[in-house]
Amino acid sequence: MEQAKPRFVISASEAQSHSFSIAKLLPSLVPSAQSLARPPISNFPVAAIGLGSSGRIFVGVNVEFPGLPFHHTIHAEQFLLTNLSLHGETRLDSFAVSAAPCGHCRQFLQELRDAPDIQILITSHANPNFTPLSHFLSHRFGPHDLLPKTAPLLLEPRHNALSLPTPIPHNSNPNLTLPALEAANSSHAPYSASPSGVALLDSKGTVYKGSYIESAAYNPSLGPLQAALVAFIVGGGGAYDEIVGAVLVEKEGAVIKQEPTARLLLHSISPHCHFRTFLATSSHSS
Ligand SMILES: O=c1ccn([C@H]2C[C@H](O)[C@@H](CO)O2)c(=O)[nH]1
Ligand SMILES: [Zn+2]
Repeated sequence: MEQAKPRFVISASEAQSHSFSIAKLLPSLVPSAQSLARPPISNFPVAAIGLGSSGRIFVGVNVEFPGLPFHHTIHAEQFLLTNLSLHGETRLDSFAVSAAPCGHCRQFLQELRDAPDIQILITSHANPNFTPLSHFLSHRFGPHDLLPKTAPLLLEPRHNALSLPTPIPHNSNPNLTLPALEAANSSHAPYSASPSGVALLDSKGTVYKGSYIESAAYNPSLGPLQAALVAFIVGGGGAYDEIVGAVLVEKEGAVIKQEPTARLLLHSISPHCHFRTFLATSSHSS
C-alpha cells in the first residue's frame, strides 16, 4: 500500500491517538518528514519535528536556493518555528531533529520564551535522548540582552501598529496587500523596529503570508519572503513558478530594508512573478 504523504501539522487529538508516547512519536516522524525537505545543493535533507504547547505537532525542513548565496537558505529549525508561528502556536516544548542543530539554529531558538528549557533529541546519535537547549548553548546571548523583560518574544502575540495609506493605492491587489500588512503587523523585529511581511499568490488563487523574524544576534534572522515560502510549502505548494504574485509591506523610513533582497530571491525562483512593495506608516513612536 502506498504511504500517505507526510504532513506539516498534526492535530493534538491525532498525536494522542498514537500508541506511541509523544517522546517516541516525535523521533519516529523524522525519517518520513525528511522527504519534504528541498536541499538541491547539499542533498542533505534535515527534518525537525516539534511539539507545541497545544499538543499539536509541527514539521520543519531545510530549503536551499541554487544560484543564490547560502544565506538565503532556510534551516529546518527556522522552518519549524515559522510553521508554529503560522499556526498561532505560542510555545515550543520539544523537538526531534535528524542532525545536530547548527550554531545558527541554536541562536535562532533563543528568541523563544524559556528557550533554555526546550528539549532536543538528535535522531542520528547513538543513544538519542531529550536534552535541554541550555546544554547545546550555554552562556546564551538572547533577547534579554537587548530588550526589556516585558517585550513580547517570538510566537507571543504582538501588533506592530503599521497601517497603509487609505485608500490602498489603486491597481494594487487587496487580496495580497492586506495579508502582507497583517504579516508585517505580526513580524518579530524588535531589534531594528523594522517589521515586514510578504503575501504570495499562486496560480490557483491561494494566498500565503509570512512575517519577518529577527534574531538578537542579527545574522540568523529569517526574511519575510522565506517565511512566506514556508507557508507556501506547508500549504501544499509545489514548484516555485506556481507563485504568480507577491506583495511586500515594510515600514517607511525603516533602518532595515527587505525589498532588494526579496526581489532578488523571488526573481531567482519565479522569474515571471509580479512583485510590488508598499510602505506602511507606524503609529508607534519608536
Ligand atoms: O542546524 C541545521 C544545520 C544544517 N541544516 C541544513 C542547511 C543546509 O540546507 C544543509 C547543509 O548544511 O543542512 C539545517 O537545516 N539545520
Ligand atoms: Zn541550523
